[in-house]
Amino acid sequence: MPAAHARPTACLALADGTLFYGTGFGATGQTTAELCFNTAMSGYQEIMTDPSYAGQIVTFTFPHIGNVGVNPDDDETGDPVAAGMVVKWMPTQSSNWRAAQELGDWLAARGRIAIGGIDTRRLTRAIRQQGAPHVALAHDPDGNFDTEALVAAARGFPGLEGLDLALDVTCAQSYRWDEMRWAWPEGYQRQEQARHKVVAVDYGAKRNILRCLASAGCEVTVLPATATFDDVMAHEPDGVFLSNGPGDPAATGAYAVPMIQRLLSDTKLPVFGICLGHQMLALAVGAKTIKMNHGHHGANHPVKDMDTGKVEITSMNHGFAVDSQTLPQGVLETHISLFDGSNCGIRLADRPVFSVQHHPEASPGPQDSFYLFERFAASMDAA
Ligand SMILES: NC(=O)CC[C@H](N)C(=O)O
Repeated sequence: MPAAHARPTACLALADGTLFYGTGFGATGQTTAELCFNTAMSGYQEIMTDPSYAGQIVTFTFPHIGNVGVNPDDDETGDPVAAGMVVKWMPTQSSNWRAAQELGDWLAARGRIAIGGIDTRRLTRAIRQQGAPHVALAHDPDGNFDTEALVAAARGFPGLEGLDLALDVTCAQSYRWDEMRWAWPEGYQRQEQARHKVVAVDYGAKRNILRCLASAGCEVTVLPATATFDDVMAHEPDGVFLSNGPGDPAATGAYAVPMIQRLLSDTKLPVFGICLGHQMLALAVGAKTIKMNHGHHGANHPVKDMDTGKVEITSMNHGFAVDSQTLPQGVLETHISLFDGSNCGIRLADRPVFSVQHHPEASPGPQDSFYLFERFAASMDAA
């Protein structure tokens, strides 16, 4: 940590004019985004590379971030996708056998700005009170900040509502995914042989979701977010997976929903969706999505399975939610958040079409919800 009198080298400006000064690391420059907080105690590399964080700066409420460095294996996609990071303590020298690089160098090489040494508890309270604020984050080693311009930049950020970001993070063209999950949750059988052809529509897919599908016995073909019904059917899938992804589901739904509606009306294929994929399925059956106040971002969120009454501890990352009041007849609410009662899962009453808001692939996080991958595979076995 710099001495108390050291000149700050980073400044975070909230749209309401609140300023937080700290020490910059990672890239220099300035960025604007929506600000959220994540309560996970580990997995900062997976969080920063989760494509669903596009357009957002992540405040880590856990104070020790960066102390295990970064490594080539834990990326959820090729580059950091979150716009920046906010931490309490400046990262110390990393200490871990897997570390290949320091967090700050990794962020700098990828053009991502970070600020450390600020009161993240005060900031988190502001996020809860204001609802995910629009912010500008600047890092200047000389410590020169035009704070009025920064606040104006924060105010100028248009926000995530109405924004389709899936097109920014989806794959450019289709590809086969073959890699298996490394560690397999206890009590589950890894399927070495692929039994089912699955098309995964990539709205910003995390790699570990694709690994989980492959390890559950799926031969996975990944298609870009704009894939049409005919594109999907050309692969003669046994089931279709709808991935997680960034931005406002209503905006992405403009092109994703018609494809899913055709799947539902013209086929009997099993469909499984996670997070943005869950929201896409909900929109396709006629429900609506809403912007949450500060969303759910963490690795210890309790979710209740309405069928069994069992509570799962889950990994979460979403700022929008399916409005359960708008679920039509024939669509069952299968999971709810025990934090706020918001919808966390749906299923069609009469066929194996289902989706969840949380992240059964964990990464980082608990593995309680892993059974959903097996359920998807079993529904293709039964079809
Ligand atoms: N992780 C996700 O897929 C997030 C979905 C959506 N972008 C949201 O914020 O709610």
